[in-house]
Amino acid sequence: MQIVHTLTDLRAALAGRGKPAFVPTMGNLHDGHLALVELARPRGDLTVASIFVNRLQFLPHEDFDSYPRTLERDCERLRAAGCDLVFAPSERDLYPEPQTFKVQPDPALADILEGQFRPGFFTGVATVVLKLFAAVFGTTGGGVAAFGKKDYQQQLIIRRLVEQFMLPVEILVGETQRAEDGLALSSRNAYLSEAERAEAVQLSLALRALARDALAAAEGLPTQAAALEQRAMQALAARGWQVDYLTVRRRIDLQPPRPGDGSGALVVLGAARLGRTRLIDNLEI
Ligand SMILES: Nc1ncnc2c1ncn2[C@@H]1O[C@H](COP(=O)(O)OP(=O)(O)OP(=O)(O)O)[C@@H](O)[C@H]1O
Ligand SMILES: CC(C)(CO)[C@@H](O)C(=O)[O-]
Ligand code: BAL
Repeated sequence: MQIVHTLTDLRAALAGRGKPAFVPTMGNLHDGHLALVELARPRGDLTVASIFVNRLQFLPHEDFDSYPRTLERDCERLRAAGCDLVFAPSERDLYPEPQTFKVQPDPALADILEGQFRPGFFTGVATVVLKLFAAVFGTTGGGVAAFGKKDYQQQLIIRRLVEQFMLPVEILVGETQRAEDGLALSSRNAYLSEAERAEAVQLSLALRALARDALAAAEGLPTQAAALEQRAMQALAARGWQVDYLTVRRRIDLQPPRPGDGSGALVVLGAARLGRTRLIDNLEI
C-alpha cells in the first residue's frame, strides 16, 4: 500500500491504474470505515482512501484541534483491509491558497438538522469532497466513492452534488456499523468516559422508540410527529443529554412526513450531546 501526501504524488500513483474506488475519511478509523473499504473495493480497479481533517467543516468552537489524528494506525488498518493507496494531504497540499470559491448546497437540505446546529458544515463538507473528487477522479475518468449512512444528511447532499455538477462518480452508501450494544461506531466515541460510553446507546434506543411510535401513528403521523418528537427529546434530556433534535423525516429530502408517505419512505434522525461529546445516529423505518 502506497501513502502519498501531495496532489502530484497522488496523480502519479493513480496513473495507468484504472478506475479508483474511493473512501474519503477524517481518520481515526474504525470498523465503519473499513466496511466502506470492503464495499468499495470490488467496484474499482484500485482502492483509495483519504485521511484529512477538514478545518472548513468545523465551527470555531468545535473539536478541530482535538480531533484524533492517528495516521500510522489508520494506515495499518487500511493495509490490512486491502486498500492500495492512501492520500493524506496536509492543509497546505489540499488548500494551497485560501478557499475563496465554495460549494453552497441547497439550503432546504443543508440548513436543517445538522446544518442548523453546525452552520456552514455542509458547505465545508461539499467543498472538500469536490476537491477530493477532483484530486482522485480528475485524471482517472471517474469511478466510485463510498459514504456511510450514519451521516445520513451528508450522503444525500453528496449525491446531489454529484448529480448537479454531473461528476463521473457513482456514490455507494454503506450501512451504519454498530458496537455490540447498538451504539453507532464513530471516531468521536473515543471522547466518551466509561460511564458516558455505557449511556451512549440510549441515543439509538430513543430513535428506535421514536420509529415505533411513528409506525403506530400510521396515517396520523403528519399531525402527530411533532408531539412524538417532543416526548422523545424530553425522555432523553431527562437522562442528562443535551438534545439537538430527534425527528421523523422523509428519506428523500429530510422534510417532515406528509400524508401518503408510507413507513418505507421515512427515517428517524437524532443528534445529542453527552458531556462534551456530540453524537448523531439515524434509523430508516
Ligand atoms: N458507524 C459507521 N458505519 C458506516 N459508515 C460510517 C460509520 N461512521 C462513519 N462512517 C462513514 O465513514 C466516512 C468517514 O467518516 P468520518 O471519518 O467522519 O468518521 P466518523 O466516525 O463519522 O467521525 P465523526 O465521529 O467525526 O463523525 C463517512 O462516509 C461516514 O459516514
Ligand atoms: C466526507 C468527509 C471525509 C469530508 O471531510 C467527512 O465529512 C466525513 O468523514 O464524513
Ligand atoms: N462524519 C462527519 C464529519 C464531521 O462530523 O465533521
